[in-house]
Order: sequence, then C-alpha cells, then structure tokens
Amino acid sequence: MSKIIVRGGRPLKGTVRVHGAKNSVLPILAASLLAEQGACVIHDVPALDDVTNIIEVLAALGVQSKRSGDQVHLHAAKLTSFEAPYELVRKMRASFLVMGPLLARLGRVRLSLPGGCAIGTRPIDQHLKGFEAMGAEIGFGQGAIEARVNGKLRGAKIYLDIASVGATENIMMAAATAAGTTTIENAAKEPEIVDLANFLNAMGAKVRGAGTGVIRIEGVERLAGVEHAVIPDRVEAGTYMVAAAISGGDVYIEGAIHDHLGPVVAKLEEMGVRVESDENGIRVVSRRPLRAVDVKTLPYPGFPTDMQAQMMALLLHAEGTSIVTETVFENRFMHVEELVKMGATIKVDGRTAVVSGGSGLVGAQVCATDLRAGAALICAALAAEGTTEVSGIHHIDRGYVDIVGKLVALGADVYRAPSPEEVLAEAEHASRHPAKIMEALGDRAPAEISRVRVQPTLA
Ligand SMILES: CC(=O)N[C@H]1[C@@H](OP(=O)(O)OP(=O)(O)OC[C@H]2O[C@@H](n3ccc(=O)[nH]c3=O)[C@H](O)[C@@H]2O)O[C@H](CO)[C@@H](O)[C@@H]1O
Ligand SMILES: C=C(OP(=O)(O)O)C(=O)O
Repeated sequence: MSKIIVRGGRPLKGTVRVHGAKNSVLPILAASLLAEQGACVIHDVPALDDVTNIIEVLAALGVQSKRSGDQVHLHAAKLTSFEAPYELVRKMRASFLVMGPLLARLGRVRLSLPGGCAIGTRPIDQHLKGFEAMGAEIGFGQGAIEARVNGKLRGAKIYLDIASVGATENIMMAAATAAGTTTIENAAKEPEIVDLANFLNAMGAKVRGAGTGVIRIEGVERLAGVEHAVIPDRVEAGTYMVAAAISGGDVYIEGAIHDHLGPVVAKLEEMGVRVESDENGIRVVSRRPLRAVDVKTLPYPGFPTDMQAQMMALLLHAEGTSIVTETVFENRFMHVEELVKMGATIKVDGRTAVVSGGSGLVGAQVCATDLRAGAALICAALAAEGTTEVSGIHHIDRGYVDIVGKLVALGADVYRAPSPEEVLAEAEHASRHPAKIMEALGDRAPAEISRVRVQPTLA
C-alpha cells in the first residue's frame, strides 16, 4: 500500500488553485445520460478516481466519452444497457446517481447497492420514494435494485424526510423529462444542486428553485448536450484553508467561493484566523493563539459534514475545549482514533466529540479510514512534531487532485511513498530508461526498493 509521508512544522505559504467540485461533477456526468442528441462537454473536471469510475459506469451503459485534460466529451445518444456492473457500482456511492437519468431515458434500470465511504449506513430510501411517487416499480434481488416504469415517469409532489443531496439530484434528473411537474419539498440546498440545475436547464430542462427548499421541475420532451464548467470544490478549498491555518501559514486559495464557504469562514474567524475574500479566491492567514469553538454539522447552509474532520484537527491547536457535533452521518468520527495516535485528547460520546486543544501533536503511523478523515490526518500531520505516515490513501485520491504536489508547492515537506507493487510496476515500465527509475524515486523509495532488481533492456 502506498503512503503519504509528512514531516510537520513548515508553515504553508503561496497560492493553491482549487479544482472542479467532485460532488458537482459526479451528478453532472450522470446527467449527461439524459442528452438524447448532441455532445455534452464538461469543463473543469477534476482528475479523481471517482471521476474515472463514473465514466466507466457511463461507458458500460453505452455512453461514449473522451477525456482530454480537464475536459470530458460525452455522447449518450445511443444507450446500450440499463444495468451498471457490480464491480464499478460498489466502488462509489455516487454511481447510484445514474438511476434517475436511466429511468427517465430507458424506463428501466438495474443497479447493485452502492458503495462509498463507511461513514454511516447511507440508505437510499428517499431516492426510491421519489421514483415510486413518479410511477416506478421497485424490486430487490441478489443485492441489486431494479426499477421499471410503464411508459413515462409522471410528475409528482415529493416531500423528502431528510434533505438528502443525492436524492434531490436523482429526483431532479428523473423529473427533467417526466410528464407534468414535479415538486421536491425539503430539497437539499447545496451549491452542487444549483450547479446540476444550471446544467440541466442549459440542456433544455425547466428546473426552478434550486438552492431553496422547494424545487419545481416542469418535465420537457427531451434534453440535448451542452457545454458546462463545474463549480470549484468548496471542500477542497476548505481543506486548504484549514491546512493554512493549522500550519501557521499564509495561503491564497484561488477559485474558492466565499458564498459557498460561509460557515467554514465564520468558524475560522471565530477561532481568530484572518480570512480575506475577494472575487477570485480566499486568503487565510494563520494567527495564534487560536480560540476553541463549537462546531455542529448540518445540511447546507450549515457547517458541512465534509469539513468536520479537518476542522477537528485544527481545533486540537486551539486553547481550550471545543465540542464537535456530527448530525449528518452517524459514523463520521473514525478519524478520532487516528488523531489520538498522534497525541490528541478527544472523547466521543455518540454524535458528540469533546476536543481538548493546545497540547500539540506528534507524528505517528495512521490510516485514512475515509476521504475526509484522510484529509484531516494530513492537516494534523502538517502541524505535528516529527514524521507522520498516512496509509489508506486511496480514499484521499477519491477527492483531492494531486494533494501532495499542491502541498509541496506551498512549502510542505510531504511525499508519496509508492507501494512495493507500484515500485515494481514503475520499474517495469521504466526499464527501457533505467536512469529515469532512480530519478523518479530519488531517496523517496521505500526500503523494498532495495529488493527490486531492475533488469534494464536497452532500447
Ligand atoms: C457525491 C456527493 O455529493 N456526496 C455528498 C453527498 O452525499 P449523499 O448524497 O450520499 O448524502 P445525503 O445528503 O443523501 O445524506 C445525508 C443523510 O441522509 C441520509 N439519507 C440519505 C438518503 C436517503 O435516501 N436516506 C437517508 O437516510 C444519509 O444516510 C445521511 O445520514 O452529501 C453528503 C452530505 O452533505 C456529503 O457528505 C457527501 O460528500
Ligand atoms: C462522503 C463523501 O463522498 P461520497 O458521498 O462520494 O462518499 C465526501 O466527499 O466527503
């Protein structure tokens, strides 16, 4: 397993650019299934494992795509399957977002139950409730869900028991070409919902009210491909804001949108961090001492659950005790055990964590148990004394483009140590150019490199 190795103690300085939002691009790529004619061209697509994965899911359904740099071209005129393969769907929860568009396009869909981070049970009852209200029949069997509709989906009034982001998105997509009008009450209000609505509307849909608790979708006959640029990733931005603050740094986060990060900015300011926003980004200047603050996660516009772990790492450096309450997911404190290995004092009781700040952290061997837990461990490591080895980094690769490269550019002492398998693969690949192997690995290779015998073949 590869690891990220961080030697703490260097303040981050400089500018970091935020990539397109993972949580916007995934539903938008899924929505491309609705384009009966013309190509969708999506800009600012981040190079993330989740993106590769959903593109593979789309390919299995018959969507032709071409990726070049941060652009993806998709042609969904001819869909060839209503079934996404288990091995792809299980990797990522967001693959379930193809259900709404497939029901709308083909009237039939079969999907395995989705995977994703183990941060809670993450049921999908609200998605299914929406589809059923629109006339779909849902069946379960052999770990998969099958939904069918006779003819077209019908517009319906749907009240969500929970303002679920995924259910709001899935229902919006299903409703875009349904017969009649769909109303989603208690809809999620996240910026990613607005981005998806803007994309659908550009395709010819009639979605009104996105960003509020009530969304109305007047079904249209068909949608066509369009160009769209994805919004910047507010969670990636927030993570670099915390990294700047925790490391005692001064960082300009280019592309960060203040309006999307209101609660994160507010909490950092309450702690005493200087935050300056302009139209192109947000500058974070660390100041000491940091004050303890309480944080409670809530659906947007409340404090994002996807920033809770990183914020907890920062609170460990505040003077006093902070209370962190996680209300969105029931199992999102898995980073606590890992932070404790670094010397943190945190007590968890149900959905509440009591964080004692001010005692300093020391480097340790820790494991990223989920995506944001991994980000929090890297933030913590930046300010810890000594070296931290973070394993489980496939989770981090789901949501952060080149996190190591970006941190290095800001002055952090961090590198990625490849796994023995990766070293072997690299060695095999580079065997025609042996000098490149040592150049690529430098002194960063794990001990196992000494056991790798490279047999160069001369070109
Ligand atoms: C790809 C993506 O956009 N992921 C985000 C999305 O996940 P996701 O869309 O899965 O999150 P939801 O908003 O659906 O989940 C919020 C809560 O509702 C519950 N729930 C959800 C659906 C349902 O049918 N029944 C039900 O009980 C979930 O278990 C969870 O406790 O929003 C979450 C909450 O902001 C973020 O943490 C994720 O990063
Ligand atoms: C929980 C997250 O993602 P997902 O919903 O894709 O698991 C996240 O982005 O923090």
